[in-house]
Amino acid sequence: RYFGEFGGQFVPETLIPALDELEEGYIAFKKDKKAQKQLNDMLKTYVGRPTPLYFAKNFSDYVGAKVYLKREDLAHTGAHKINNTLAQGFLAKFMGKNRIIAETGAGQHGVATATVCALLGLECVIYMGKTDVERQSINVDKMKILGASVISVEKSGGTLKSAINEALRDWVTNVKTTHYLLGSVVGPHPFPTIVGDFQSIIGKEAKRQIKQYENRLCDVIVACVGGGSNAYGIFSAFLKDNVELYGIEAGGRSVNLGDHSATLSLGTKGILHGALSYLLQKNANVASVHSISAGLDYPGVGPMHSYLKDTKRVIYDYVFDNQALEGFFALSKLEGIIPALESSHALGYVLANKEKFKNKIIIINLSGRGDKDLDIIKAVQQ
Ligand SMILES: CC/C=C(/N=C/c1c(COP(=O)(O)O)cnc(C)c1O)C(=O)O
Repeated sequence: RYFGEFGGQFVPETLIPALDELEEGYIAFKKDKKAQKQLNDMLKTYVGRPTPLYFAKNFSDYVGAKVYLKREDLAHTGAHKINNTLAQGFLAKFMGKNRIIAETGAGQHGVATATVCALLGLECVIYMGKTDVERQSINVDKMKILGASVISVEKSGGTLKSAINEALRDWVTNVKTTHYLLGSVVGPHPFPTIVGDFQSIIGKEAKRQIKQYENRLCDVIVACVGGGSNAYGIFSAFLKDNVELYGIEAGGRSVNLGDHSATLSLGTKGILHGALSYLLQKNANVASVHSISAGLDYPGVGPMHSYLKDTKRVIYDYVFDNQALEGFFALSKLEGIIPALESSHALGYVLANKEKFKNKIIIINLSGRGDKDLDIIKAVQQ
């Protein structure tokens, strides 16, 4: 329930029974051998796991380090989000829920949720900020093709925070029939624990793979941090090892409040969406934020990351929009892999710190592919 002082359930009383039901359902689901076998079989045959750990030779030569990419971009729907949505889809069915709601920013979580709802025959409603509906339109089209209804949210900035606000509002009203398929390690307990657990498959695979290829662990792991699910997923297998972990947030346009989403580097402790964590706020109001990437454009962060920051187990930093774009184009032109703008923040960080990482063995979590971002790229190229 807590990660040090962080986490908890700071929600209206009416949600507590639903959170208790979810925690009980999750514990039973984890113990159910048949359900776990079905999930593991589908992670293999439907999602395409294990995803490759790819030695990026050209990118490595350019950086001066030995860089492996954990290829979550090759998972079905093109990002790590499917790891969580498939498991939560099975969990929802296990709990007898037949209506799924979700929030989305980059649209990857929305597509991954709609995908699983199509597969499992569940009704699907996705809340998405108006700004994000416009800048990730390819994913809105996909969600509709997959049978989901997409509700555009105009209030309070029209990005991920607004989408989560509306999804939580829906859940309070429809909690009897509806499972809220939360897309990152944020929200009230047990969501961070559940999503973190479902994403931990990334780290388990990466650890086995790096030992297979190098006969040792890597020196460094770098992952981008929006809510923090892909980062926690890969970090989780290495927390007790002598491996440096870097979580990279969105520095946006500048370090001025409102220009970025670097919650862990520049925020303070606060409560958002039911959890105590670091938060970008101004006079106790949630601050507006910015990132070139919709998936990092969020003023909160998962509570376990706040704990990992305060205990100094993970180093959190940020790169600006232009540095993320450098990572985007470097991987595209050197390796023929077009990364998501979110993942590009991790790539940009390594490019911006060549001396720090010289001759190190590094795993970068390539959380998704960049098809969804082509309109944004075209706009910045003009
Ligand atoms: C749950 C809201 C976040 C979304 N995406 C976040 C995202 C992120 C950041 O989310 P986290 O891993 O949870 O920090 C990283 N990489 C890709 C490819 C992403 O799409 C979404 O709506 O698709």
